[in-house]
Amino acid sequence: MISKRLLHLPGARMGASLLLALLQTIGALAEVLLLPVAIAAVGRSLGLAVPHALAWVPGRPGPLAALIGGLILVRFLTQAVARFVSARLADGMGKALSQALYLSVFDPNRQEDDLGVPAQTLARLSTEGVKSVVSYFTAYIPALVQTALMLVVTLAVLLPVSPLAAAIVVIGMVSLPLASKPTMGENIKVQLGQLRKYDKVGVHFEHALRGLNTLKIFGADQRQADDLAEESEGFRRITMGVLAGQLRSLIKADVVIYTSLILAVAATVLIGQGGPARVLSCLVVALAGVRLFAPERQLVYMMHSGMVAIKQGKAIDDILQARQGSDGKSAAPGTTAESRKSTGSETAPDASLETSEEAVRESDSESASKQADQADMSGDDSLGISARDLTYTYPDGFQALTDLNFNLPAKGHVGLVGASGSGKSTLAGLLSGRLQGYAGELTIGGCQICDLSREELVGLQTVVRGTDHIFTGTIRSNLDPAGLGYSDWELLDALDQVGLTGLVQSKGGLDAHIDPEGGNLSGGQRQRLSIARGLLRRSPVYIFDEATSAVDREHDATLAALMDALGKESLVLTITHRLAGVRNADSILFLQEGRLAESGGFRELLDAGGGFAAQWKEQAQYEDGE
Ligand SMILES: Nc1ncnc2c1ncn2[C@@H]1O[C@H](COP(=O)(O)OP(=O)(O)OP(=O)(O)O)[C@@H](O)[C@H]1O
Repeated sequence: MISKRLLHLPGARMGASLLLALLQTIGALAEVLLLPVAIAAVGRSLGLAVPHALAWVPGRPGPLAALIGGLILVRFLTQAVARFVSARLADGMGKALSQALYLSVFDPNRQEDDLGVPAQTLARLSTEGVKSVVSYFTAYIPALVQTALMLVVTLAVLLPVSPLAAAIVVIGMVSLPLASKPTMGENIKVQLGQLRKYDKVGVHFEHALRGLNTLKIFGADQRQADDLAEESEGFRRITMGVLAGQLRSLIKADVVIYTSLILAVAATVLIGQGGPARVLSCLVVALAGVRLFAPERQLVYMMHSGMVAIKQGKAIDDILQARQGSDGKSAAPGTTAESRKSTGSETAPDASLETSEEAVRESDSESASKQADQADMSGDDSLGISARDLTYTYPDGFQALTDLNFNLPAKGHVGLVGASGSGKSTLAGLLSGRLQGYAGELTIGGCQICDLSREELVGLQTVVRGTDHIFTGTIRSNLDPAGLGYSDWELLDALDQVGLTGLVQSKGGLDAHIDPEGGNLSGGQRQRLSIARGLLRRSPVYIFDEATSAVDREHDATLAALMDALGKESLVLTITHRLAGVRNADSILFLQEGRLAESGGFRELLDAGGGFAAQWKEQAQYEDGE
């Protein structure tokens, strides 16, 4: 009935809910008292004998008017204050919950790209879910508490009129939840099933829409439409089931309410005072009884939505808890150049590093073709990225990286290559913090990556992936999504570096419109825009993960040269299938089945005649000059 977990949600105010219940109860009491007052007044005006229990109602017009006015005023005031409290609570809680949910998604400390729940579910929770939880506090809990308080009100109002009637009404109130209990579980199950179906249809619809082109090409769109129509029909049916369940509960409640009232009136007729006074007593019992049952009837109606609110609230809490779990990283090193430098001086090369340096020094064309278990490309004392026995296993048990050892310098252009599935993106995912839970060591600036918060990693690195999102808006808003206010000169310079000057001119400037998903750009232009966006950040480390996969040959050469130049200021890690893109890189890591198979300069690896050379040979026929 009352979930402890929901009480801890952002913006939840149990005190305000209880205040609402109290105000509503006082208002209901005033409203109920108006009935005997009006009945006594009308009875007297008709010359009827008023029951003893209503003797307290003043007979003189002045005090009677004051009493009626006072009760109306109390009713009006409690209603007004309750509305104000409810609006404040709803507003504050709605904002706090939505904000917490959105923060949990866009939180810079979040380590995973994966939201953990489908986007559709998140959208539902942040809209209807929040509304439902808010009404749990503004309507459900107050109605629940008021229902309990109404037992006291019932006794206060009916006991003087007819103790037996009061007892019957109280028994009716207590037994009302029992009457709807047998079907309540089933109703709640149906309502939760409806929520699940709602999500399922939403997710299916979204996926079908995204894949519409493919579906059309393969002539599968009609089948999808039929499937969706069937699912929607299932959703409609279950929604009708929910409504039918609510109706059934209300009917059961009404049976209990009206049976109780009939019995209470009958008891008043049989046991109460005789004569016209008995008629007036019955009127009080019947009319007041209906009003006394009203909050509980309302509660029965809200019972299902209350249970759904609890479910939604727990789902929201799960998301928020997951976010808290990703917070609280240990204090990480500063991301400034100074702090990185000082960290570097503290980390003296250890035995394995020396071994790796030796291995590289001794590497000749033959050794490079052998398993390159360790690679040191740092070249100087300043530290870039290092891996020691780095192993990564995906949650499904697949070991994607095995015992990687390498040292990369603080500056330079490093190519990360290898066949499809060799582990390149997995390594990039570990470096960016997107993937967690590696074994061994993976350090940046001498600090374990797993000890750095997402915010710190974001401060150190710029990751550009070929599949990066292009926002609906303008060229400017895509280059500066955070609204940092780069000058036109800076934006144009970044665009020039990726060869997009012509595009900007032809579109009409930096404020030219960009369609959803970059629909009015070519695939290569979208990728070059993403790279320009990355260049503007000027971070110490850049990871380009297949960032130029859709770029044409002419621009590919320009971008390869750009990466080389960028390597003079930062550590640039280029992950690519196309080996020509790292032809001039300072060094190359060649992965094979999750292991570092070879490492060294481009020419060195070619001369070694190993896996890298074989892959190059395969690709060379498509590349100029080879
Ligand atoms: N989420 C995952 N769960 C389990 N295995 C995964 C997961 N993601 C990738 N893998 C597996 O890990 C291995 C390495 O994948 P990864 O994406 O790192 O390769 P890659 O070298 O980047 O490939 P490509 O060049 O095709 O992008 C592959 O065998 C892949 O099937």
